[in-house]
Amino acid sequence: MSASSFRLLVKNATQVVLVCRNGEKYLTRNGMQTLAVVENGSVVIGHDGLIKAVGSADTIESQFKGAKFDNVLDASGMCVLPGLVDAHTHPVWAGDRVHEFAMKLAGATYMEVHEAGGGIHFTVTHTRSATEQHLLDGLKSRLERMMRAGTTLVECKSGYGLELDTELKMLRVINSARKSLPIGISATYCGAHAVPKGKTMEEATQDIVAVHLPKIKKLTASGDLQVDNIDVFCEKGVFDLNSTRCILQAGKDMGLNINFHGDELHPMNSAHLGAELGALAISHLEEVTDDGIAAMATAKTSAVLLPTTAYILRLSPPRARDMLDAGVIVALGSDFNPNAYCCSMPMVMHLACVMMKMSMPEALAASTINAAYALNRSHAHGSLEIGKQGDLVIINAPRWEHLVYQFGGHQELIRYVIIKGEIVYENDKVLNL
Ligand SMILES: N=CN[C@@H](CCC(=O)O)C(=O)O
Ligand SMILES: [Zn+2]
Repeated sequence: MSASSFRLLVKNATQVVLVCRNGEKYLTRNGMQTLAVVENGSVVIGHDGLIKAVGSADTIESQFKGAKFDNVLDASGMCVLPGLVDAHTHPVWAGDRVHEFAMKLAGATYMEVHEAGGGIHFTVTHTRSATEQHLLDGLKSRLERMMRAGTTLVECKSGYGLELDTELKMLRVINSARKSLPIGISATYCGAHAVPKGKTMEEATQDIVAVHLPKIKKLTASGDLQVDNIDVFCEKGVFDLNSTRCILQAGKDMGLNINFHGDELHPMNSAHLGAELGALAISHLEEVTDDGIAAMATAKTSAVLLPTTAYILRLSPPRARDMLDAGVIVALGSDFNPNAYCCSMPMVMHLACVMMKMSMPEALAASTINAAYALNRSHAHGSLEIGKQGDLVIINAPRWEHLVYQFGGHQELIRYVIIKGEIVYENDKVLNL
């Protein structure tokens, strides 16, 4: 080792949370209850940004004696966790919807706001008229905010255009952010987020399948765009099961991962459909049936649960415990969007524990390895194992659970966020407990 040099050594952390240690692509049931943790540990990240060693501080010290490191962080008294993965966000938009929060507090439901021309339609109007630069500036500041809250890989949807030009504008903006920010991005085409005004659901479906998707296929083949997933809002009054099937199948046929909104406000049989189509993920699932849960467990279709939605809309939260007990791969996402303005996965984990009765290890597994699985990235993200990307969150606390426990407190707790072994956020304002 003596001749070698490395990008980063993080040493002597009170705890290093690996999450898992045997190359698992996801965790379920008991596997989520006891996470792999090294007490008094260190991590080494190479110049390629990948983890070269992780384990006991003593072993790493002797193994790397004489090695050179560009950077050494002494994490005594601190905990190291994998970078958090946010499996569901809508971060590209213009227009302010703070007034709708007041309407909802006064009793309006999500669909009442939507049908009155607010909600997604309001954001569509503003996003269509916004410049690409304005959208990019907004996206970058939101992603930076997520990064400061510990997120190192995030799913980003289009879906506030609903017509080709604006959907492509949003996807280009996501692509630019991917090139200019260190945070990892999984891009989702969500042109079926609502039925655009002036079109029927059938016409919108036809437009997506015959016009949008072929254009996206062409732009991805030429390297002008990178799109990873396809999404549809499968909901009463939005896209029904048949239209959803038609759009998702067309996306799958061009190589996109299926990752869609289902069974949120009404039971739609979305879970069955997702299982049948081999979907990687279905989000929301507040209204999923027992059969739907069983179908998802068998198909290894992950459930991306979004506690912020139930919280802000005062819905019954998704039945996380039933899904976990049935062996569903449960992941978490912030659902950041103008309805649920939350950039913080630590807050999401806290809500998941209190509102959905998840344990803290379950919430962390759901925000790391399982969220990475939902994005088809768990080979490279979601745990601290040799060969995976060196993405870390270092908190100023002697036990990792403080990241979940101190709700609304991540600003004072997170000391460093590291992506590919580079410090992307450093906070010297952390407080002692
Ligand atoms: N449910 C559909 N889409 C978003 C909300 C989007 C919006 O209201 O702008 C969600 O996941 O919560
Ligand atoms: Zn959503």
